[in-house]
Amino acid sequence: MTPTNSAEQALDEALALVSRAPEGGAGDSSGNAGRGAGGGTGAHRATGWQRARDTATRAGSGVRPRTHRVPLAAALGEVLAAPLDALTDLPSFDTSAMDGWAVAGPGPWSVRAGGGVLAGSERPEPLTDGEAVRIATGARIPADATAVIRSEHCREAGTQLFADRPVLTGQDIRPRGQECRSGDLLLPAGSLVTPAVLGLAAAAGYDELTTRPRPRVEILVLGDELLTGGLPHEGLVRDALSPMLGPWIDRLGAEVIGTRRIGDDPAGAAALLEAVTTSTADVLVTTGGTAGGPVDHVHPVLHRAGAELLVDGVAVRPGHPMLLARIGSGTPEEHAVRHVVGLPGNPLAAVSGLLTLAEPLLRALAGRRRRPRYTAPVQGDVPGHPYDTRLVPVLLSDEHAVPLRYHGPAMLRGVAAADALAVVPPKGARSGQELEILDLPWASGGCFT
Ligand SMILES: Nc1nc2c(c(=O)[nH]1)N[C@H]1C(S)=C(S)[C@@H](COP(=O)(O)OP(=O)(O)OC[C@H]3O[C@@H](n4cnc5c(N)ncnc54)[C@H](O)[C@@H]3O)O[C@H]1N2
Ligand code: MOO
Repeated sequence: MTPTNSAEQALDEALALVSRAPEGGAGDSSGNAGRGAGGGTGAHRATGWQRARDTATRAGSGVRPRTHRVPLAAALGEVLAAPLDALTDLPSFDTSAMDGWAVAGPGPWSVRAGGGVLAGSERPEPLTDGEAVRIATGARIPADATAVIRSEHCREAGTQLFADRPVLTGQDIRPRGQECRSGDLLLPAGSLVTPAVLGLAAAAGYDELTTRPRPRVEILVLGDELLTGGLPHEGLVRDALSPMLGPWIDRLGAEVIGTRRIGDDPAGAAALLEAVTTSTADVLVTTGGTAGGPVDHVHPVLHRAGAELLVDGVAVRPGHPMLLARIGSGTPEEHAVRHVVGLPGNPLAAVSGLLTLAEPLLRALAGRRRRPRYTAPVQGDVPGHPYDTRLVPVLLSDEHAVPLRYHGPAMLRGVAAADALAVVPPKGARSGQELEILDLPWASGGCFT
């Protein structure tokens, strides 16, 4: 089979998984698309793709935020839980903006004997009218100085200093408090701690910041057929999700506290039940076992755990059996509220679940704002699913989103080469049509983790 044929076959596989029109008619990418998830039984309706994302955001926003106080470096990528108020004036003293001379009054000036004023050196003696002292960028301005003259704009002759051009009062002096006064609001609570924020916080006198901790995530990889090393053989396949999900979820701004493998046997189901009921994580991400197969025990375990299914199947390809559940109410009598994101086992379907449910949930739990949506025109016609949204790996050029081959649900070859996934509405897109783009966290920048 040629590569093109095999890629097309994968598309057919994804599109053929719809057996009939959804109850209540065709859906769209922004709303109520519906079909039976979990094998097309029609037992319940899938949530529209955009609605599923909104539900995940609301689920995260509804959890009472925790806060902690951490050293600056540990705050990177977290969100400020308190406003960043200046602890000092900035600059905290009148500062020379240039290497040159601090002068008092009109020139020429008599040069002060001895060394100049350096950054960090002791408070300099006040200048008397007509006096000049050599000064470095960042050094304290002597009292009664009226200007700083850059070294390239003046010349020394004996003990006298002459300016080459007119000198304006206050030139090249950064006055104390120019950037902020002590107590000024520098950034509001809710701001993302970026490298620039760390720099500003340090300049403003902070050693620690009060932030919202990263949501804690435990990953549970289900499946007896998974190998941790070597070549696939005898019906066994390499576990592609354990190596991928930890670093990916890390890039989404969460703290991954562990990745565990869980078998398909009753002991595995018991281990899964124990994890969803007792884990210290804020979010459990499971992989596999979401569909209706004989050993797919995610649904039964969630039922046993008394979980509330917030999303149970999404009108998206690949990945439609994905789910989101909540355990616990977060009331003081109950244990803390915990969410479960059930990702389908097919690897690209798991990616789809990450972007559809895990990303908005973790973003909201971390208190991070959603990035503004953006679109790009797609290169070439893109086939659509009749009722469901499709997520298609794309490369971004200056002009276009270019769809990649090898985007079948079981394939990672396309997404591994991609910059982003394009959101293709039901029935497809024409060449040049603007499609929403979901950046992959490493391609977009902006992720300080
Ligand atoms: N009768 C139906 N069967 C299936 C339907 C359906 O609608 N009716 N949906 C299909 C879709 S779509 C998906 S996606 C999968 C979801 O299945 P599960 O979430 O239950 O996952 P598994 O059955 O455990 O595995 C599916 C597939 O993925 C491979 N897999 C699982 N984990 C990994 C891993 N860590 N690394 C690599 N590959 C993995 C697994 O071997 C299977 O090939 O259900 C369809 N079935
Ligand atoms: O085919 Mo399934 O859509 O989720 O991978």
